[in-house]
Amino acid sequence: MSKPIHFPPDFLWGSATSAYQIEGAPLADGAGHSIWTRFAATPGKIANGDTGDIACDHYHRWREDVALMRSLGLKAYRFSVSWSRILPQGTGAVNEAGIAFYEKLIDELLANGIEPMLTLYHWDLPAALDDRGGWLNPAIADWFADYARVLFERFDGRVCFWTTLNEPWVVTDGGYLHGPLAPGHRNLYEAPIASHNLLRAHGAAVKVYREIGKHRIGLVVNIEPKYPASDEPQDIAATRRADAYMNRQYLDPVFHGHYPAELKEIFGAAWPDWPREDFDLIGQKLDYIGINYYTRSVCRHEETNWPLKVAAVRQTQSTHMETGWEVFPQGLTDTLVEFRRRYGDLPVYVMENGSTFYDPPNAEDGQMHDPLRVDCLKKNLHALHAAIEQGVDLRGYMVWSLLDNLEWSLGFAKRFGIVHVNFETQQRTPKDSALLYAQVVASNGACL
Ligand SMILES: OC[C@@H]1[C@@H](O)[C@H](O)[C@@H](O)c2[nH]c(CCc3ccccc3)c[n+]21
Repeated sequence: MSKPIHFPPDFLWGSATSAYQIEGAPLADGAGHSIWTRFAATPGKIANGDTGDIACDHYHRWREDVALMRSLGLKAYRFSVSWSRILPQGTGAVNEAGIAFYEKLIDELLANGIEPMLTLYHWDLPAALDDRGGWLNPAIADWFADYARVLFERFDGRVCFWTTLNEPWVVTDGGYLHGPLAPGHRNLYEAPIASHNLLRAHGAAVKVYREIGKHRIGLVVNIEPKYPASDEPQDIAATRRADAYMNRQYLDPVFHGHYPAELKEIFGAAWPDWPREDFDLIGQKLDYIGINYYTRSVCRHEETNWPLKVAAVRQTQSTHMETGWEVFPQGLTDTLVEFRRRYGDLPVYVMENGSTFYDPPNAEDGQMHDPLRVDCLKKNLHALHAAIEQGVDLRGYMVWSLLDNLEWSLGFAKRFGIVHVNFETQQRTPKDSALLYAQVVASNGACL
């Protein structure tokens, strides 16, 4: 019998979502278009022609969804604000109806004893700013800081946990280098510029927060630890390139004031000489780091793969993600321990962790059984605890996701929710994984 595990007494157990994936009604009440309302309206961009026009109808069901979180005993809820609900043109006049929606949500969360954790940007750039170059226009650092200031002024104090960006790597790799995500560019020269401007915008928003904010602000990055497929020098070098490109491209400039050297090797002539003062802006001190962990990658050299010259070696036990994300809980422990070794003892929150498996239809007993997700969740939570035992200052965990939702270009078919959503009726049904998670929260992990 393994000894019961305990998490720190005030460990923050919660769940995470994002605006475009759950809200629906993206253009309601004066909201402007985003790059995702445009992408979804472009044939072939999202599987099955799915869109965020309705999604989980959270824009109208937010009170019911907060009650659902309360029923699960959640201590926190990580959500994102749609920039174009607040500033329909991305800059300029504030849309008070947009403010009102998030104000109702925040107040309802607080009334139910749930900590609101607000992400300023989770991929849904206002279309009006994309028309002005979007993340390719250096002015976006000011546009983003001005947007952030509006929300800081309205909500700081009720919101005590702020995140500037969700996953700058995905925004860049998906939206500007390989193109499966909005705005769908595929350009070696644009990707470094977009990525750098994301980090500049992050720094500009943190700088504003230091002027007027009184609580905590951080950045959320996706980390996918890289392991060499062999001890061949070519595979070792490929693994270093992959780690530099996906993981250190964001953490090194924020915490060490420079990019990893491998990026110049990867991008060559497409890698600019960055102005030194940009790193003073990017390197604003943070109160915490948010890490999203799903899987690892086993890397080998592959000359033909553009532009990294790396291939991932497919592993055995995988989730049902389209590229078969391996279930590898040890990678979560390794990621957290390695962050502390490389960047120091900053408080850490796991801001996303979850899995998608085909959920069998409702069993005769009316319960939604998801044994694979239950198994995955248990293993990841044990891995989380192992990191705490190795000295990581881990403060909280947000399971991805509260609800089945729009998995971006993969549509609704990839279900990550611990709560099932019937997208015809909008009925929410907690899965076995939600019942397990409720027990974990109630026992602070002792039930594991
Ligand atoms: O794919 C599941 C979730 C998304 O639904 C979230 O919006 C997003 O924050 C998120 N990030 C990751 C890991 C990073 C990643 C995303 C897409 C493709 C490859 C890696 C997984 N997820």
